[in-house]
Amino acid sequence: MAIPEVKAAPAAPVKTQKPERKPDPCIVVIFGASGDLTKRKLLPALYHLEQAGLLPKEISVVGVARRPLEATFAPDMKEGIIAGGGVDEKEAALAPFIEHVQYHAMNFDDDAGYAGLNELLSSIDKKNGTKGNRLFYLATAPEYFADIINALGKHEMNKPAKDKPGSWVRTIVEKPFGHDLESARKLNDDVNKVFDEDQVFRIDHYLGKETVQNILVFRFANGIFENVWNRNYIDHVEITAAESIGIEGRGPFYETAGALRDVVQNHVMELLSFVAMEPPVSFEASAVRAEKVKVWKSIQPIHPADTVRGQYGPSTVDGKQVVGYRQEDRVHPRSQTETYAALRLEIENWRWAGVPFYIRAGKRMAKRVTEITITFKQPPLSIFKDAEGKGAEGIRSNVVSMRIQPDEGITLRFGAKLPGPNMSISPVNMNFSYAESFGASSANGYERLLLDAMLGDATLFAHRDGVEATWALITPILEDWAKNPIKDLPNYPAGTWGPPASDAMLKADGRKWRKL
Ligand SMILES: NC(=O)C1=CN([C@@H]2O[C@H](COP(=O)(O)OP(=O)(O)OC[C@H]3O[C@@H](n4cnc5c(N)ncnc54)[C@H](OP(=O)(O)O)[C@@H]3O)[C@@H](O)[C@H]2O)C=CC1
Ligand SMILES: O=C1O[C@H](COP(=O)(O)O)[C@@H](O)[C@H](O)[C@H]1O
Repeated sequence: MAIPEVKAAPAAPVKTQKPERKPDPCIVVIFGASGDLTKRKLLPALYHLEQAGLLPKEISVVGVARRPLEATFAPDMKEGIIAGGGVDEKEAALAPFIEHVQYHAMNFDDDAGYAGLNELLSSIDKKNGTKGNRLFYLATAPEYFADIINALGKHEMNKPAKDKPGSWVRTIVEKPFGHDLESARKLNDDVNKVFDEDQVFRIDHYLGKETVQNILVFRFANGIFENVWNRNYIDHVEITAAESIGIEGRGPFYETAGALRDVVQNHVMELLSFVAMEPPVSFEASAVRAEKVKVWKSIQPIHPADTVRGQYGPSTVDGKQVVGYRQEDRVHPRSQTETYAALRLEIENWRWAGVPFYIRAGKRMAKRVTEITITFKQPPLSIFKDAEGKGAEGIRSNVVSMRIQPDEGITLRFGAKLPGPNMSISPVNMNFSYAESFGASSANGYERLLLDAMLGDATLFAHRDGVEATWALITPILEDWAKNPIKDLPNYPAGTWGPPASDAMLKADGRKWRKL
């Protein structure tokens, strides 16, 4: 039986927001400009920002990559914006944005290439009035991060030019930031030898998603939820980051990553910190980051028995044959890389002691859904024992589910009296839908974060302490898994909810994953 639903609607007319200030004139330099991320996410994001009137008139984008492209890589970019931005080709009025974009072909290890890039940037400053402000975006494979940073330092592109007082230089570094704790520390050291910490913006695009930021608004801008947001009222928390897609041709990358490195160490840990953190003293970068780090440092070392890994095998999904992970392009036929990871963890602080957090992330799962579920404790005593309808599973537990994507929104489930002469109870949902309340949004997370970086606001970016704290949690699991290969891979068919061991982990605690 479908659960009846009550809708939440905006209590006041919704006004379109404009940020309080526009970024300074600047040049955005994207290393890795011919890559997948630039095409599908970064250029569409910049295009949308310009369309929304959020960029300064004097903006330039310089794409840097190895392959020779036309001086203006317009066709590629147009295709990317249309595919990634969901715009109709006819409507895609790419001018004037496209005129702001140039391409500089070079190899990342080519010293002369950086000298040429520096000259190009100076000439753009003169022509376009970009005033020496630079945002370097490292959208390349992580093995190049340190080399590019060092080269920028060597060519003195890491600091504002002396003849441009008041100008700024910043760098955005893509994920994965390191491969384990040791490499993350080394990369942090390398980056901080060249750039001061306040110039560094370590990006996690989940923090740019409206629904992720809304977790903090839900908790800290409302008076009623925070009072029950603790061990006295909450039974357990689930975080699911399920993708229906596979590895999308990224075999060489994914073979060195796996689900734990690819999404758990970063996206899922960020979600967890927003759900669990104490109220920061303000919404300023240092205050928010400090509270996040406290959460990660309070997590007890995760025991191998509280971890599950999986790998998808071939299957038929929606009538289509889907290959298993080991049959994907450039994947080892006996690969041990996990495409699914589930963990059970506890946060040992006064708020959360004794509350289990169950997290799972995977590729080729039954559907694409990222959701946080807070299940509250049942009332200590039920005076309506005979009235709870049969099959109304979990009716006595209130549940708050935060849908990060898709169908973004928040649902509160509670029990209501069924109309009629008997005292019968049924679960109902009170639902807030972003799209219904505020209309569709084209934002993919990158828009907000690119804008923030141009504005110099680091609140939604990771700090070196945070990156190291999450790697400190994940690295022992990776080491344990590397030492103990498993024999029964693949252990879940594509298009399902992961390996049976994941259900068993919750069953051992008398719980089950919420049906999504
Ligand atoms: N793709 C995605 O959805 C996401 C990606 N990321 C991260 O973004 C980063 C980039 O990923 P993605 O775009 O997928 O990677 P791609 O492999 O698609 O792109 C890599 C880019 O780097 C360039 N490049 C590689 N080697 C050199 C070199 N020696 N000299 C100059 N240019 C070089 C390539 O240029 P050329 O081809 O011309 O050689 C290409 O432009 C990674 O860190 C990834 O983890 C993060 C989140 C999502
Ligand atoms: O960083 C990554 O994230 C994507 C998932 O991002 P989403 O915004 O589509 O949820 C994931 O597919 C990719 O493997 C990973 O590198």
